[in-house]
Amino acid sequence: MTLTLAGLGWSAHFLSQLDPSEIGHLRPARVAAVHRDRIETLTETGPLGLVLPASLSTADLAVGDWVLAEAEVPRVARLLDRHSDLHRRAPGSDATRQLIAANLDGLAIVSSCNAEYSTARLERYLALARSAGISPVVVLTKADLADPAPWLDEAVRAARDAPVLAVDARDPASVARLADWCGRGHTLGLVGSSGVGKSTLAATLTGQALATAGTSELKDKGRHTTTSRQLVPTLGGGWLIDTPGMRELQLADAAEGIAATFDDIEALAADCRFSDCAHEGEPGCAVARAVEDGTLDPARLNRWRKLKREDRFNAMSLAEARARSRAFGRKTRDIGRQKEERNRW
Ligand SMILES: Nc1nc2c(ncn2[C@@H]2O[C@H](COP(=O)(O)OP(=O)(O)OP(=O)(O)O)[C@@H](O)[C@H]2O)c(=O)[nH]1
Ligand SMILES: [Zn+2]
Repeated sequence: MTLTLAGLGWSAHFLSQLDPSEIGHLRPARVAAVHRDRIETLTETGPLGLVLPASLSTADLAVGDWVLAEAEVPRVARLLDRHSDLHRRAPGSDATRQLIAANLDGLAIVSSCNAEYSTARLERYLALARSAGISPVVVLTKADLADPAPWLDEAVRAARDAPVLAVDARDPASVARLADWCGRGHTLGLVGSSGVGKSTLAATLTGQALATAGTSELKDKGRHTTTSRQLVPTLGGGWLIDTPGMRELQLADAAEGIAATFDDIEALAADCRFSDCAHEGEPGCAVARAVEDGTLDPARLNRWRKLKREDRFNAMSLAEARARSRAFGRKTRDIGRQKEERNRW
């Protein structure tokens, strides 16, 4: 495989960050896998393993990132600014954001034409993509198993300006409609619930059976694994990012994306009499009026509220969460003392 910088996803955005003194001396490399103490990259001349300088930790980097590598020693000189970055709420009870992938151009939100489909989940992923500055495309798989029309209707309504495709993920001719999102130099990510067909879609797009690093390590147990590269070339000359954390994501700090995904409700809210209207029965509420006259589906309004609540909750920093729980502890202690005092009488 011959690689070019443009073919790897290099663009003016990255070139403009180079200092003239760095050209010729440092070489651009795209991160294909992040390990505990080193990274694997792809360069114009092929794969290149790099160690990190003391100023960078592997948590600062994600698959898809561009770095400048020193030519002499195989080491990262510096990380280039991203044009998009995908975060998720870290698993567990803390509320920290975790970088999942960098410099994605598109995010395929995968769902299937069956009971798995959920408009609420679709909206959550649309908000996530839009907050990250990544163009979403909705892919409804298993269109060969049922008439996709009802799912298409629902998804098109929720997608706003994002395209919606119904496909048979196993069929290259059907999946070819996704070609624009992973053509030369373009990088696509896949998200969706388990079993919707992400691996199938990835295999059709790349021409190779693809698994997340975790599962490929399991499958390859006993054999010597050479690589766990997560930036995978597509047949169309683009790239697919498939990392373990990528497949199912929780919102974190996605307020902008939620506003873009529910722009109809946001526009209504701007017409409410009170600028801080909570749309909970206040007089002059344009949102309530739209529900009453049938132009706004109350279920959509509820999904918007729920997503905003979830995002607010997830965006709460660990420190804030701790502070709140300390304050809550104080309050319950106070109530306990008051009760004790009352009981003394
Ligand atoms: N008929 C049909 N079957 C499909 C289609 N897409 C996926 N499948 C099947 O659905 C099953 C699940 O597909 P996977 O690709 O493993 O789903 P996944 O999203 O990767 O699931 P996880 O690995 O658990 O995240 C497999 O048996 C696929 O062959 C499709 O478009 N049509
Ligand atoms: Zn209102």
